[in-house]
Amino acid sequence: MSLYRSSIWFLKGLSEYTRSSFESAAKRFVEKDLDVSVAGRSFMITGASSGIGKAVATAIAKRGGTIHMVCRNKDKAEEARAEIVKETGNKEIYIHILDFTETRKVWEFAEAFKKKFRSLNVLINNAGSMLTQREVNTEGLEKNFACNTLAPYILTKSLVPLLEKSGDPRVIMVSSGIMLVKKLRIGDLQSQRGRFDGTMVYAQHKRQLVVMTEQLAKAHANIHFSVMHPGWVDTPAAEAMPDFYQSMKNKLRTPEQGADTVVWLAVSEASAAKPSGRFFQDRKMIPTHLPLAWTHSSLEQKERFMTLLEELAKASQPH
Ligand SMILES: NC(=O)c1ccc[n+]([C@@H]2O[C@H](COP(=O)([O-])OP(=O)(O)OC[C@H]3O[C@@H](n4cnc5c(N)ncnc54)[C@H](O)[C@@H]3O)[C@@H](O)[C@H]2O)c1
Repeated sequence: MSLYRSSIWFLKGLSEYTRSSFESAAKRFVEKDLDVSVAGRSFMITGASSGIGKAVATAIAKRGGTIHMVCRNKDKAEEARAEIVKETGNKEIYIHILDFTETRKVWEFAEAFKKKFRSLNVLINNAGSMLTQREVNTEGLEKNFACNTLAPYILTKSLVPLLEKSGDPRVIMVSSGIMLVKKLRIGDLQSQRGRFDGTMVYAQHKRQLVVMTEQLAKAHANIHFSVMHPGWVDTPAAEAMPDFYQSMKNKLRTPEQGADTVVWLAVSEASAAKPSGRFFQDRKMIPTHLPLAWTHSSLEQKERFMTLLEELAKASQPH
């Protein structure tokens, strides 16, 4: 079954995730959707110093938004900020330094942010990690899980009250099409069993983001949630997979093309009119399962997953 899923998924990727597929999808985009000013609105973007996150920050800064870049590396963040300011002329760009594998610090950051800033209109959980060796953090959590799944959960849950009191609040999760090869698996959230395969662990986390988004949308009806796949994009994350990068590098999307649907979800009126909790690719809602792939989970499993996340989040919450 997993060979079937992987083969179908790769063929799907060749026809839907490349630069040429973006260019053909873009023919149906409504240009004026992004012809908006977001002056006065604030956007938190994680992993904003490179790749898709930086392209998102630039596109939103161009439209006048206040940007909170949440980044791990101070030097890279400052360099990226300077480039964004130079390109857009927007100086309302703030840097926050945070490593998402440090679970307790994610709480501390979010709680401090809530006290300092009076509003946050849009949260974009973009940062993602694919460590190829299993490592654990001080809470005993596998580090990819801490960064890819638990950090977006904690950040979102902690910032819900701030989002709810801000106008037209939205949360966007950057997942990946590779999640289509995985069924939600809740019995081994820390990837302790069997051989550790970083790519498949990452794919599982991206599935978890899709389920989390769907469930958070139900729990918080005042906030508009979306989750998306950016396509195959030429970024440091893609370069970190040398075989994939070598064979695909001429077909990859630019970071701006990868960022397009995130920006559309973050700023357009058209996206806010779509139902909350859905999965998007190239500005379109798409199914979260491959045909005949047996990746569906029961509602009970999904709710159990959310309970487990809540327990893990609580266990690392500072008192
Ligand atoms: N590039 C692709 O083809 C592709 C495809 C599907 C999904 N994605 C997703 O897009 C998102 C952005 O990735 P990208 O392709 O722009 O690559 P990237 O490497 O440029 O961006 C990833 C960002 O996450 C940050 N990050 C990673 N670990 C972190 C940690 N522990 N703490 C804080 N920040 C951390 C990095 O510093 C970086 O800024 C990721 O979630 C990735 O999974 C990318």
